[in-house]
Amino acid sequence: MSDTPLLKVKDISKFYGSRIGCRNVSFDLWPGEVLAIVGESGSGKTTLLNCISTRLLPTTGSVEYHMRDETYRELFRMNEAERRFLMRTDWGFVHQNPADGLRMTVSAGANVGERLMAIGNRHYGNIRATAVDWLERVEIDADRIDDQPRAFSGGMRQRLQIARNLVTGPRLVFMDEPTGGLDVSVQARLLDLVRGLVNDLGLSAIIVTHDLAVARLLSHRMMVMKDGVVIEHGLTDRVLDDPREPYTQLLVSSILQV
Ligand SMILES: Nc1ncnc2c1ncn2[C@@H]1O[C@H](COP(=O)(O)OP(=O)(O)OP(=O)(O)O)[C@@H](O)[C@H]1O
Repeated sequence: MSDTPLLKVKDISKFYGSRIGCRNVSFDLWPGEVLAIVGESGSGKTTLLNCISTRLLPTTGSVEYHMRDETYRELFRMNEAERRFLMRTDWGFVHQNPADGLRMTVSAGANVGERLMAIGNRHYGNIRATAVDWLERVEIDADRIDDQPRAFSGGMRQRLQIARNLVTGPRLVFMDEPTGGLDVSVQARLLDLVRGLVNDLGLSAIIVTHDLAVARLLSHRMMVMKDGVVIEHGLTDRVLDDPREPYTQLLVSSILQV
């Protein structure tokens, strides 16, 4: 891993009126690192993810991003066009519900190909060949390329959403409960696939999950949230094998007893 953080998150807070979404969250994310944000429903995971990925404006705090030209930019000081460009070229966002991240009424090939066109690719033959390659990488048969995602199973849709996000070679991917709502066997296959791709591509990722098994399998580091605050933060194996906070101990033991 490099000695320059990809992302420097400082004191992010988000209030919805008087209600706390998340409060005073700070951390660095390193190139090639996968960070899991865990906690029960309502603990502030999605609020934090949406703030960091600039989908939501935090009440206070800053996020600095290490650009490809080696400079740091504060994300909330960028204009809308710059942020959109970053999202298209350097970032991916995998939604829990594939319908939020796909265009359901255009073909699988177009779902992958249009991201390439958005970054300036114009050669139809190359775009189609890259789309076929990516469908195969996410274990979708190439002969489904002209089918629309609404004809796909939940697991296939999620794999297509991942292909659409990764085809442009992002450096950072945000994932919000990427395996939520899928059958256990489908989840296991998807997790294997995500783990392989993240490793192969050397991606950095921030993954929100309420499932500690997902955090264990995918992440190097994890943050445990409760009532909008990060109450424990450390290497994933350390946090899960030797949780320091009583609340984390409770979370871990409740999983073990299942
Ligand atoms: N748009 C909103 N308006 C008002 N309060 C909100 C809004 N979005 C979230 N909240 C509140 O902020 C807190 C954190 O919610 P958030 O959705 O971030 O938690 P979460 O851990 O992602 O939960 P879940 O796993 O259920 O999605 C909760 O108290 C929630 O009610």
